Amino acid sequence: MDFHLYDTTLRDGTQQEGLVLTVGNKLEVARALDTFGVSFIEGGWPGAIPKDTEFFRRARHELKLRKAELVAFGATRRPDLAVHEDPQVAALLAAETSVVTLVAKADARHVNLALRTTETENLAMIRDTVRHLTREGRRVFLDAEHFFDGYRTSRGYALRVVEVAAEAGAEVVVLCDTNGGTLPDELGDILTVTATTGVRLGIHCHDDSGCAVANTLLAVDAGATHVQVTAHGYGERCGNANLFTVAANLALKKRIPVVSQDSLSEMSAVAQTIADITAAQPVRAAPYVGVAAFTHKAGLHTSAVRVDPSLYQHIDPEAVGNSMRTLISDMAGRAAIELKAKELGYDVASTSEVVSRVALRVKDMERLGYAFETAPASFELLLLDELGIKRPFEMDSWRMTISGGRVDASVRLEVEGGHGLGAGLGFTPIAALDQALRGALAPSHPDIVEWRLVSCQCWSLDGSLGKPAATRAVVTVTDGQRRVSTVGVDDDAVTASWLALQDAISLVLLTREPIAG
Ligand SMILES: CC(=O)SCCNC(=O)CCNC(=O)[C@H](O)C(C)(C)COP(=O)(O)OP(=O)(O)OC[C@H]1O[C@@H](n2cnc3c(N)ncnc32)[C@H](O)[C@@H]1OP(=O)(O)O
Ligand SMILES: CC(=O)C(=O)O
Repeated sequence: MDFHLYDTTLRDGTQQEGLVLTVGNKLEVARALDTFGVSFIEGGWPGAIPKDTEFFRRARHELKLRKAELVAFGATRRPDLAVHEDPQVAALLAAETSVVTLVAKADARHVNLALRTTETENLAMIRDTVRHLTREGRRVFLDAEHFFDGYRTSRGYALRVVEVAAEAGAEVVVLCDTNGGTLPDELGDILTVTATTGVRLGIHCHDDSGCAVANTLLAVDAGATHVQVTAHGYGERCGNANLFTVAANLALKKRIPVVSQDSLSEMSAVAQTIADITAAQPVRAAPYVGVAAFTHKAGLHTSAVRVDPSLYQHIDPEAVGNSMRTLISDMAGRAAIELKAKELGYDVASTSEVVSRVALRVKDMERLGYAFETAPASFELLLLDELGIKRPFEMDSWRMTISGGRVDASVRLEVEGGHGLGAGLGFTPIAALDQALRGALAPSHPDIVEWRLVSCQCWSLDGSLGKPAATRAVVTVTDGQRRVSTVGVDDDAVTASWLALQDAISLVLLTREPIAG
């Protein structure tokens, strides 16, 4: 029996607060999901949401899926309405998908309070709708909404819903933990009993108790062969079981090949593509695909990872298209300095004195308020300083005046073979100083006038009694090719930003050409 990796990003995922997709966005997400290799893509609820009706209309012409089947989602017929008269059931057929997923109540309390009908009529709604759609040639999956809550309060009725759906022709009955409150031990027990019905079971978990992925995996252990998930775990309230976590756990840990090895090795890129389309900030610490998933900060960890990455990593990051990173901070020891230097292209393994000095300087500077992990280029500059690489300029003097909301700045530098003078005018001190500095360097580096100050962010640090708080500034600069971020600290916010800016420009100048030696 083929295992179903069923994605509902475009339906349940879009129930997440703040996730608003255009039809074009939905088509793009569908393409990315298909490239990744999911078995089914639930596209939305045609007939209920005009955008989704439009999505299925456009999908017919614009979506050429390689592997996945597109699925239309909707509810069973309304109570006391003949199935062929229900316009929403008609809209499901009009979507022209080969598969339809129906949502139906599996909890008697919901039948009474939310549907306001009888338990018998609810079973008839399920039976009629499944039969109607299968007679029209559709494969039908049935989402048994609130199955676990229903099982707790009225086990016989919840199981009856499963049986009636299967008898009517539903290919899979998907047990839904709609409120997301079920814990793994209970879910496992309930699934084991439900599996005795002999019906093909699926699982659909929400993350309200933080167990959506664990519950999904447990359901698979108990016999479910269809898992419903969403990219990045998007979904209403706390979200759904995360597609990427579930797919990697099934493929790498449980050896169920839900996607190919090649697809898995593209997974981090697919996750980024989908995050770019939805414009929802990806979670840095997301398992497998997060930027931080294989990032090491503590010195002891980095030292072990240098010997063998598997000592502090549960898998090889390349298996999911991710990579290992090292962070520099006051928690770094010599191993971290060496590893980070290597990441940046410097082999300092044979210069242990340099490594020790850098490690000590980092710890000391972090005590003063520097934060190297937010500004990797400051670390690189520190490394170059300790390797004896001369900076491209030294600051002789600088001046700044503010009048009428405008800032005038001038700088005088020592550069190789003489002095550099520059003046700048801006609405902020850092903008004026940036212009003045680049003006002073322009005679020896003509393209510097094209560089851009991307951002300057300041944080107020703890003040001690009677002393105002110092400022940490992180400045990002680009020369059009790459962006570098550096950090500066001073009692005065302008000086902190200005020190960071000088470092950023120095580093770009120093590293544009390979550094001799
Ligand atoms: C657990 C899930 O995530 S299921 C998916 C939920 N997704 C959505 O609700 C998004 C799309 N929904 C919609 O656009 C609208 O709610 C519609 C078009 C479906 C219905 O809109 P309206 O007719 O205005 O009804 P309204 O939203 O106020 O209430 C839902 C109705 O559906 C009924 N209903 C709820 N579940 C079911 C079901 N499984 N089968 C049939 N009817 C149902 C409710 O009893 C209620 O009926 P009522 O109008 O007689 O009170
Ligand atoms: C069907 C569905 O989305 C749920 O029960 O959570």
